[in-house]
Amino acid sequence: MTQAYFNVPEPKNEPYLSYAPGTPGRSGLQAELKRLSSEEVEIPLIIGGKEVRTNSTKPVVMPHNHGHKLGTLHLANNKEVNMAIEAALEARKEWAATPWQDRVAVFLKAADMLTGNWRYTINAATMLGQSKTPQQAEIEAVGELADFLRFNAHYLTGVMSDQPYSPDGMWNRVEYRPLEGFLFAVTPFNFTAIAVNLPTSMAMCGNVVVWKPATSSIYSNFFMMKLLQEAGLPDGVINFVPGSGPDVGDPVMESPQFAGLQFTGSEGTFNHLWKKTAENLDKYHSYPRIVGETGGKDFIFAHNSADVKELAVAALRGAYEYQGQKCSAASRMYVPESIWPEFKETFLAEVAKIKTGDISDFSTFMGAVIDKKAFDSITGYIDFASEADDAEIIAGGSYDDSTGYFVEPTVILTGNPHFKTMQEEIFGPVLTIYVYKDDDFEATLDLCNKTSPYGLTGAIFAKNRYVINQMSDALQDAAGNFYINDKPTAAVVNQQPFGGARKSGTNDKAGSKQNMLRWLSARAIKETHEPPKEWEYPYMG
Ligand SMILES: NC(=O)c1ccc[n+]([C@@H]2O[C@H](COP(=O)([O-])OP(=O)(O)OC[C@H]3O[C@@H](n4cnc5c(N)ncnc54)[C@H](O)[C@@H]3O)[C@@H](O)[C@H]2O)c1
Ligand SMILES: N[C@@H](CCC=O)C(=O)O
Repeated sequence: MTQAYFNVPEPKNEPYLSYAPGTPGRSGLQAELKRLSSEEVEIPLIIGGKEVRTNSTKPVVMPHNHGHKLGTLHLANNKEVNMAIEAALEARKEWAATPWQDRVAVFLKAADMLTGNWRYTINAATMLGQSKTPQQAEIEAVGELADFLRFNAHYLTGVMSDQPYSPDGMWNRVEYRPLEGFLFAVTPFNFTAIAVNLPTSMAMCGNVVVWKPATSSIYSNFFMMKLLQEAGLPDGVINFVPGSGPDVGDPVMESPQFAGLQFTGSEGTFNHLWKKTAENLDKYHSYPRIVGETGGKDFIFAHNSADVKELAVAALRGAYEYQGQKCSAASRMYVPESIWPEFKETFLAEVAKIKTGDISDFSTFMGAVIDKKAFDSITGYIDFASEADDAEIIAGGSYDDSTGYFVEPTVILTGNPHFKTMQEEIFGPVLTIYVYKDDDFEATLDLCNKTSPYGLTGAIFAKNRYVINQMSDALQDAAGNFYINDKPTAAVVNQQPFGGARKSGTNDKAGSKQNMLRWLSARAIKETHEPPKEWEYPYMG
């Protein structure tokens, strides 16, 4: 029983380790990479705190060396999904009644374990299983994830203390209850931080969760599930249920106790899950809350007052970090004719220096793309561009999946602003550039706004303040995360809350107070101190 109002420690963004030569961080991470690479793990489901094995398994491999097996994954089917729902509902009896400070304590401890003894393990697992460089793993699997855990605890404090006005004679209160039933977290492969944030943010609010991680990021996600258990997460609060999408999704969404979905992934999957919810609506005890963050066709738009060197660096990092597999990655670019020759020369010279390969070599800038399906899809776009009359590949364009799923950083130049690769999400290291006439600046802004169905991230580059305002206004609805003279990636928790509208999702901003509110159901309580003893109005006397 909590007998005081506890303050949650004031959070700060986790500083990143540089992994520079000669630092303890570098040798620690290298040793962990070696240790993990030399053994295979068995990855069971974790239901009600217990490991569950099934007859259906799948090898877990390194994307940059697909002959190297990291482990074996057990996959869920109908029976295990129903076990997970039952375990969650059983756990709800105690978890929902646990004081919120005690719930938060588990996740604050998890954040400290992650940035402490588990740091190299989670980073190394993200590098090996998702083919991230040390830098890309550190900023998200440790930095962003620790920030999510600590700042969500802080946001929850803010929610709980948000209380209504009480006039004389009464005490008004609002209680923030978890949702009735269980919640479903469906997570993408590309960010360990996102995969873990979705189930933990909901659990922190007192909810119980069935978590379906992506099988292609299972290696790091499994280690994080073990960390949460070691941090004291009670059995059944989060149930780890990997499997194929429909095998897990269908039975979950048929349960009358399904009370909400937090999804991050592609637009197609989210549309499917939303429609499933609508189909099953009559079965549910309540209206499920639906939050989904989906794809992007993120842009960089340059004005002729832009600094060319800054623009080239932003384009390179924005398009090619983590092989372009960020929902925020720059994948279409608008450059004015007057600066194009200088930009082209500067940019292509830098792109030519990018080293692609095994991420355990710390001089590598890009690893492999996640799997064969992604490789085939990305290279399909490259082949399409190389055969098209209205586009040409001006850098990269090669690919090779003999050892790992490697795709060179590729630049497509097109004279057609509606060329396929200017419009569709590719989710790989491919940037398409459209060069516009300086006099067509306003019309091209309009084109940028209307070219894609998404509205996730976008960046503008200009020095002229009036022009910056003009661009910001013209592109107001084109991005939920908008950058001025910076790349369109790498949002930081509590600094740039992340999410987009249009077909990019419900824009509930992961890692924010508004997101936490989606997983709580308010009960307003009015306590009257001297209830009336007569029923007539005064004027009736
Ligand atoms: N907006 C954001 O914040 C954000 C962040 C990261 C990734 N993304 C988007 O995610 C996509 C890439 O991730 P992905 O390839 O893992 O996406 P995906 O849609 O293929 O998969 C996402 C998750 O959905 C699951 N799934 C698929 N079908 C399902 C079904 N029928 N029922 C239940 N679950 C099902 C997958 O197994 C996976 O766990 C890109 O479109 C990217 O833009 C968006
Ligand atoms: N929050 C990340 C994007 C996550 C999507 O994949 C960024 O801002 O780059």
